[in-house]
Amino acid sequence: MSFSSLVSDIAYRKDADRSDDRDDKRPQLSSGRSYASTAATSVSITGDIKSQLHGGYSHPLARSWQAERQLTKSMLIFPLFVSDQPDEETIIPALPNQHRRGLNKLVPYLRPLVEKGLRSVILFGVPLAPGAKDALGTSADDPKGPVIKAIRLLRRSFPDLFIVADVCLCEYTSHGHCGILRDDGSLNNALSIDRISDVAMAYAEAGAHCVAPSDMNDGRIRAIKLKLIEAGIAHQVVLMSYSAKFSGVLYGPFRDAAGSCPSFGDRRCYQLPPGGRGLARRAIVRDINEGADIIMVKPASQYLDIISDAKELGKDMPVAAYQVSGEYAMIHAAAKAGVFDLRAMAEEATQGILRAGASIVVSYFTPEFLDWLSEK
Ligand SMILES: NCc1[nH]cc(CCC(=O)O)c1CC(=O)O
Ligand SMILES: [Zn+2]
Ligand SMILES: [Zn+2]
Repeated sequence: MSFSSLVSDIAYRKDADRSDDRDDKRPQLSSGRSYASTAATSVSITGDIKSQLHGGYSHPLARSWQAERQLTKSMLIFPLFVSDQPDEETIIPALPNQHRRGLNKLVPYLRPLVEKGLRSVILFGVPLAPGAKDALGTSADDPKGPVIKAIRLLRRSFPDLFIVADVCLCEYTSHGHCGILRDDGSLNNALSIDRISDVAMAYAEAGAHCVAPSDMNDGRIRAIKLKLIEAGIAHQVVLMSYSAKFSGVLYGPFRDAAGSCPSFGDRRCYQLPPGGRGLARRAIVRDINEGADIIMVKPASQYLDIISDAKELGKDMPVAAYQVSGEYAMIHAAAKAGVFDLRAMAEEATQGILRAGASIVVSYFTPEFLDWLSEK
């Protein structure tokens, strides 16, 4: 490249860069030069056309076109912790801006969010009453328990809100594990899936649009689907499987919020090992074959390859990603420490999750996104 063509090339790029400041105009060409004359006189484009990429994303709208999927309000599912204390409204210290709420606080809190476009929530029950926990997680499907009452209340109060019920026993068992245990402390798979499918049925019959088992017991998707079919409601309930749910340290704030920390041991014998990509693929295929309607990957940002695998293996079904409590808390902590802007990071993380293949995002940032998406 000659010196003069180099200078001209740089001058042209400066012009293009300046267009960043203006949303709706083409690059300013009134400086005495036009693109045509620049190109004709000094920029060699022969054999080099495909190397010119900047033009394709010079405008903010063109930049947005580079993404296969843009976040919309309908992609978001907002997690809610529903306590059995009707008037409770307690901030969860490890989860900035998130509260544990009783039934009486739920509708007033959600009304403005629904007005802003909230489409879906996922419910987690938090039994705090003394004696509410036992070895079988009996209170999980208590008709007077917080989840079943919340499902009925929200269906009545917000007819267009899509209600997902997380299905697990760990919030309700005295030992804090996600199923029924043998004497040696390991999970009894057969008893666990029988119990968990009963709980899923109770939530579905109470009116949940979607049941989402997060326990990771083998065979729970089939067990739930069969009971839904038997009860004649399989055609009106979405079965979302936490198929690829990894063990690790990112659920800590959630366990504080839900009081579901195991009293002994950990969940590594049923949640997936963080390096287990092949195992995750097998779990995804297994759950698709057992009748899952939506595949979920959890956590999200540390497992983008798994989201991409899920989209490939389940290419004809929606893939959900759960940006979990630890991811959310980390973004808040880093923003507070001045590492980055909270909104910018929340948006970048979500773009990564969508780019990997998800079209549904479970996120504690949902209330903020409802505002941010309204501004655009
Ligand atoms: N099985 C319960 C459950 N459902 C969703 C989460 C985690 C959600 C989060 O961290 O935000 C957990 C916690 C766990 O498995 O320990
Ligand atoms: Zn659990
Ligand atoms: Zn174990």
